[in-house]
Amino acid sequence: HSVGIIGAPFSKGQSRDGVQLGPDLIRAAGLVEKLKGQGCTVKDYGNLTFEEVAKDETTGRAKRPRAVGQANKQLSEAVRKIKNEGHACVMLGGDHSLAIGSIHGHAACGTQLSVVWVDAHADINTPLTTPTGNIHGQPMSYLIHELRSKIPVMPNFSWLKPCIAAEDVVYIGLRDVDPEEHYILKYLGIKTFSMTEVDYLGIAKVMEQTCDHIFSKVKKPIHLSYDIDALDPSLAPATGTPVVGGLTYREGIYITEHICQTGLLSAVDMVEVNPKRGGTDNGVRSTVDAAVDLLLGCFGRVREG
Ligand SMILES: CN[C@](CCCC[B-](O)(O)O)(CCN1CCCCC1)C(=O)O
Ligand SMILES: [Mn+2]
Ligand SMILES: [Mn+2]
Ligand SMILES: [Mn+2]
Repeated sequence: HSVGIIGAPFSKGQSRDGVQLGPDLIRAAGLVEKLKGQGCTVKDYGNLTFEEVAKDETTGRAKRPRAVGQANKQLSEAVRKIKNEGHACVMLGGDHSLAIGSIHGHAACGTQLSVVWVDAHADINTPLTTPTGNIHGQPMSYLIHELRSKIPVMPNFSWLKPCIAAEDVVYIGLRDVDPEEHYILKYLGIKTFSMTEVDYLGIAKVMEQTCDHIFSKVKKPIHLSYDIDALDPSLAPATGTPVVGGLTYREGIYITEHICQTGLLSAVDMVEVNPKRGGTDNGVRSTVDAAVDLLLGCFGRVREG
């Protein structure tokens, strides 16, 4: 595996300070060395720097739109460059609004994508349905063709065009979905494996059916967008919106091992690690170590040795 890493120390898609510290915490836990140790070639493209945006008043009900739009434009360009240079792209967040730029930049290199979204949340509110205004709960609404008519004009978002089809999206880990999001998921017929399905089917069947779904037409590169809050808060408490009843460490890792063995993983986001949440140092350590292990699983680490 040839891996390009980009850090996006960004927090304006939500309201809690600390998530911008995620990229350097994950690096400090040895991500680059450990990827190299398992045979990957790694190029670290460093961290993006995001200019402060003055006077960023809410549009519709989306908060801090100018900052979010500008950051994601930068990220899209960076991800596109990393893909054009032939690497699998690892984007370290930062909050989940960054999936806007990451997926847009990944799609810019021409191919259709499959998106596997691992998260307690669907992140598919529109600027008009969002209950909080936080754009980390909205990224998918800007990216999916079928929702284009639901997105108002937003400052610093003119560069963004939807780039994925609803049928090419699979969700795993859902357990805190707003009513408006649920309506959108049903209306678009988007494939979802909530924690109920994870319990009912078991993670192996979930991954089998995930792959059946995304490969049902033509095999496309996979964009894996992994929100650390998909994991159970007992394992990953250092995150902005923890929700009980999440994935075990083993389930979380199984997802990455299975995606890796498809040979089609083309980009992965690892987002929402927030060291200012999670209470104890142990909680932060556990969260960061889980994030690293998930990324190692994406690029060839298997538990059998
Ligand atoms: C479920 N939707 C939320 C959370 C989004 C989490 C973003 B992610 O990137 O971490 O997944 C929360 C909305 N609820 C918060 C509690 C009160 C009811 C609304 C939102 O703000 O849209
Ligand atoms: Mn998310
Ligand atoms: Mn989430
Ligand atoms: Mn979160």
